[in-house]
Amino acid sequence: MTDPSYPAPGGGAPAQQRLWSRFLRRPLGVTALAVFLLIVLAGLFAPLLAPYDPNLVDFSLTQAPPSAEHLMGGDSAGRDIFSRLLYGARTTVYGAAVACLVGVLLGVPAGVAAGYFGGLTDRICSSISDGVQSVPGMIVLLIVAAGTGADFTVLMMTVGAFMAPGYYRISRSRALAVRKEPYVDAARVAGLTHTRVLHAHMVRAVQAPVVIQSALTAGVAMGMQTGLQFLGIGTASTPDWGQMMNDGFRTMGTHPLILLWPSAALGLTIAALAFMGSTLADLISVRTEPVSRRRKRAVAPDVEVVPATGRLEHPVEDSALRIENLRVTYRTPHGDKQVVRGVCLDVSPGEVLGIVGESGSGKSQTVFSALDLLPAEGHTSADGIWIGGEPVGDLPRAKRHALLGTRVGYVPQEPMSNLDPCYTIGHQLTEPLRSVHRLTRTQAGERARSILRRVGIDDPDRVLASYPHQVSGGMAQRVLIAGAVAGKPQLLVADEPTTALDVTVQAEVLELLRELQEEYGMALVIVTHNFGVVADICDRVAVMRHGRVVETGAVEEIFAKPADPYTAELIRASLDDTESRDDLDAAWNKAGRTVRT
Ligand SMILES: Nc1ncnc2c1ncn2[C@@H]1O[C@H](COP(=O)(O)OP(=O)(O)OP(=O)(O)O)[C@@H](O)[C@H]1O
Repeated sequence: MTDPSYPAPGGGAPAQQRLWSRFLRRPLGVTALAVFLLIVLAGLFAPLLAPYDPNLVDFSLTQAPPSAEHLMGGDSAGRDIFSRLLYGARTTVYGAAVACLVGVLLGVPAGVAAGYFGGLTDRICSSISDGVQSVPGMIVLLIVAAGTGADFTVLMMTVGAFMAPGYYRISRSRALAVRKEPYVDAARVAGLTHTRVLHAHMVRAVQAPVVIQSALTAGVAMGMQTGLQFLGIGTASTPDWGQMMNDGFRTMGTHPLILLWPSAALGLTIAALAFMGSTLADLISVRTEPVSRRRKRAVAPDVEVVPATGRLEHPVEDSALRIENLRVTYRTPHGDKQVVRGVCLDVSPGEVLGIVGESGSGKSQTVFSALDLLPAEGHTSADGIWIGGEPVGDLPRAKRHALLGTRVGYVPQEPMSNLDPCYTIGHQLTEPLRSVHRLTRTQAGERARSILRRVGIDDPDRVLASYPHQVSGGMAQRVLIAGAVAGKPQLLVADEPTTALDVTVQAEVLELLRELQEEYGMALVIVTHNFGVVADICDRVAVMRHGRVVETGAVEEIFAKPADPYTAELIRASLDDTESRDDLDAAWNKAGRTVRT
């Protein structure tokens, strides 16, 4: 599910436009933005705007009050304060920009990698980030100043390095949230490499939080650089607000205006940045997750050995998918929980296998294991998993994903959350065709158009140019089916493909899946809780409950003579559309089993 506090990760073009127009309706945000832009422009155009050379000394101007010629008067050395203030804005904005840039370059890639890959990467990056935070920044800055002859750019780069943990935390938190989005899983099943997924989904997701963080970081960096300049660390020939404040501080008893001007300029700039940042944060409600200082190492749970259940019908070499004695275990606060308990099943090319069972029976966990989509806390073990006759269980991840991308298509349960709101449907359909199947842009566009027509979309160009929110749920599911079969996979896995759809659309989608399966000669595995769906399109069925296969067989045989009372009850409940748990439990117990909860 998308983080409810953060509607569209990163925002697509329309989301960004909406955000921009909402920002423009916030008077405080608009005023802050206008003030900040004025200060930036004043700094940029200081050579044009400043009436005097900022370093020109005119002794008659020493500590002079404001006048028509010298709007803010003169400082203790007889220089024009207004001109120095304009040049000082330049230095301040430049320094803040350097610090933000370094912070972004160090913090964002590390945060995104830590959130996306997790595990060791996360532990290493988080330890470095924690380490940087514990270093006393001011002492390091003084050492750097002494070592570099107070080089301003190097000093601001050092400030940026100390700001990097802020960027790290926020990027990691967004990447963690987006990593759980179904469309990221879908992209991985489509065979996109980590680099592509990171580029396509993660970078966009962190854009808005990074902008907000930059507004806040720039303010802090300005405060730090002014502090350094106030202490006399910096270049005397370049006017800056810190030097000006130092000058004013020494004479504030007699000439308070000399201190007031640079202090007001700094205060105004930092306030403008803070209000801009808080208005943006308000609009998109960014919340960061604290990075735990001591993350617990994920320990693989003990896998309980259970007898295998289910029946294998085909030799390995004739199967499109074969799963032998699969166990999936989660480590929970209440102990290890085995949610798939020794499942065996297979499907051959051209065959449709239904995996049916009530909610929580382990159907999705079974197919997720085959697709390598289990969350990090899920631990899989099996005697073997084969795709197209090739063992995949022990393959390195990259190879396994490459295989999945070319041989397997996946149709998920929730069409809308499996499409990235940031990109047009055209982009999402053509991206795997180009990067995995090596089609050119034109070929990928042509293929996307023809496959959309094939799945019953009459105006493919309009749909290709649309964002997910601009199409209906049924249309989105057709798009996902099109994407899943566009690469002509040998195996199509559909996880409750009709559950989220209107009843009128459900039959059409099932019909479409059956047609495509026959046309391409694919094996189809369809996960469902509904025996009606099984009756409609499956050849064979595996009935599951409590993580085990209760019964496997040809659909007609199971409908005609279910061997297990639980199957009989599930068929009755499904076809009557009344899934009563009591009846199902009674049927389960009748077979001499105990009810597991
Ligand atoms: N991350 C997790 N941590 C612990 N248990 C989990 C996790 N994900 C799933 N489970 C448990 O695994 C069991 C099987 O879930 P699964 O999603 O496979 O069910 P399902 O048969 O597909 O049903 P549904 O159609 O409701 O998804 C459930 O009891 C579920 O609570």
